[in-house]
Amino acid sequence: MTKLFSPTHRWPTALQEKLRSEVLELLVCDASLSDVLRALTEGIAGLQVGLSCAVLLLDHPVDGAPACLRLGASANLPAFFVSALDGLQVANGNGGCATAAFSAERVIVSDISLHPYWTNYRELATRAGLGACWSQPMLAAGQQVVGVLSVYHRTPQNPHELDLVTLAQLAKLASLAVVQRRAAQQLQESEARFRALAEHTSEAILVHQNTRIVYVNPAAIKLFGAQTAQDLLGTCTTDRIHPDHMAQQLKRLRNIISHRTTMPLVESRFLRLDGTALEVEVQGTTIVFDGQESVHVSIRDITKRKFNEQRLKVAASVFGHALEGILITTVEGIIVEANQAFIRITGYPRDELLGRNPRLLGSGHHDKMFYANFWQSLMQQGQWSGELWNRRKNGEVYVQLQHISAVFDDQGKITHFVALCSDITSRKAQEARLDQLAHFDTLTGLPNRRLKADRLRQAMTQTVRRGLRLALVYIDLDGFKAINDTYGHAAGDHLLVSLAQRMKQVLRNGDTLARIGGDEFAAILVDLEHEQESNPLLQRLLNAASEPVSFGDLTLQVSASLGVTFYPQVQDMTSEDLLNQADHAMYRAKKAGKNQHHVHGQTHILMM
Ligand SMILES: Nc1nc2c(ncn2[C@@H]2O[C@H](COP(=O)(O)OP(=O)(O)OP(=O)(O)O)[C@@H](O)[C@H]2O)c(=O)[nH]1
Repeated sequence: MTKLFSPTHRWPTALQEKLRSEVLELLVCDASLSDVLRALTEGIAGLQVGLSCAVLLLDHPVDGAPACLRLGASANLPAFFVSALDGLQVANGNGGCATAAFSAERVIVSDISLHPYWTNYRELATRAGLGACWSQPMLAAGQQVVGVLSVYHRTPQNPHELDLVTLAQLAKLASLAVVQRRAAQQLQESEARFRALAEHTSEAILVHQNTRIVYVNPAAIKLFGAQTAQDLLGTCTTDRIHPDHMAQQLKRLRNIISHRTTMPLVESRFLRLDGTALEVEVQGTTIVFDGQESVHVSIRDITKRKFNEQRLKVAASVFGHALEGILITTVEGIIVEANQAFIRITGYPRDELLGRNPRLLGSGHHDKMFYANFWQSLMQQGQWSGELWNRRKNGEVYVQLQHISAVFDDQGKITHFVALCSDITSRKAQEARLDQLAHFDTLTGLPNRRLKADRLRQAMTQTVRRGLRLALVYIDLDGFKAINDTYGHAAGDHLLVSLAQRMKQVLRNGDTLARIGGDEFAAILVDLEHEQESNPLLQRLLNAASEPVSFGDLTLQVSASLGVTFYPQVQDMTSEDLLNQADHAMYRAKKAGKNQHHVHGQTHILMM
């Protein structure tokens, strides 16, 4: 036993130096980890005759299984022994290597045949012809075990003190190789991940290094309107910044670089290659790219969003300031928005409109048929225009001119309706006033000459359709001028108004009395079975015209001469022809002594 612990030989220094420089050179040359470890184990095995070597790497299985050792490289060991080493579970006493990995301490087994750690592997060691095993843990920074370097001797023996130093140094070299290669691999993997992410993201990414662009992803190529990455690579990053935002962006870049920090997302304006402006959201952060400090810039195109925001602003301003009322409903007819003008027109505050149905404004003026047509037009043509009678909150009924348009979604389905409306109540009243002026006599309120002509034409058509007859009566007051001359114009006016009312009262519903000028009137007597049926009416007209009328203390009295003609006649007649005939007949009545009627075509004059 004693002789085992008195080693007499140590590994040659020259060989050790040669081995160290070989390994370092491999590391510098970026050789693979397995090549470096192979060179190391073979070099160690060559330090002394009968020496074998293995580097085992610590493995933490991802499935949570216990840590084990995996073969990194071996030299001068039989295959069956090597395969037994591979997968060795890290545990105290489970062979020298596993115990060194477990304890992070060197384990010297001078005699495998006697040592308790080798109980389970003794037979294996005997078959492999191994007598001693010295295991040195490979430690990374922070004393973390990354593997074990083991040397084996054919005969049992103790290490020389200096060999232990060498063993520790070589284990350090091995751990350096493992750590460095793993770091490089991790860097490669993370760079590959970054590239994959950058290549596939829809966000534009550029990498800025010393004022230049050194990387652009496909989204950035597209964003800047480039054909290929080459159009952008090597160009100045500032060429892509809009002059208005240059100061902002340069400040941010300086901050990122000098403070190695991330600048938060900010809205900015960049430039495409063709010089057009790009509204963007941009964020920058420091990264190491190709080994150099760089700035990673991610850019999102918000041109469309800004444009839409602008459009929304304009739309909101139009909505708010429009003189026309605007109402927006869902397709189900629920009010979702109403502008100030609509609120003003209806008198309903906004919160009393939202969520309600426009039915709330109904006046009852329109029938079911109206609304059926309204909805049919809206659903089939996507719009409806017309006049709508609604009721304000204060109960007042008003007319609004309304145009409703449907709003469609991308699938062509109606989602909303937008109604534009203007209160045309005063316009309607104005129209009515104009209509009154155009068609009615201002003094008596009777239809005027123009309206009489319309009514006569309508009555002529209806008379023919019904197979009946009508009488047109031309009425001219007798001696009216004298009233004016004697009692004044006001008395004449009063008489005209009074006689107009009386004559109207003696006619039937459906008959028309019109003032056709001065003291001249016309009556249209419709639906006569035969001409004689008009006689009582003519008499009533004569009576009405000749009744006295009081005007203050005065009593005014005139009479009337009536010219009558009938329709239809044998010849075709226009309304003007009829009026001429009636006028002519009236003239005959005047000539015959006034206060009587004369029928056109009759030769005798009836005295009343
Ligand atoms: N007060 C008043 N007089 C009117 C108005 N329009 C016309 N006149 C007058 O009515 C008179 C009608 O004239 P005439 O029909 O010739 O007079 P007349 O006395 O009825 O004559 P005969 O028909 O032959 O009986 C004229 O003096 C007009 O100035 C009106 O609106 N008011």
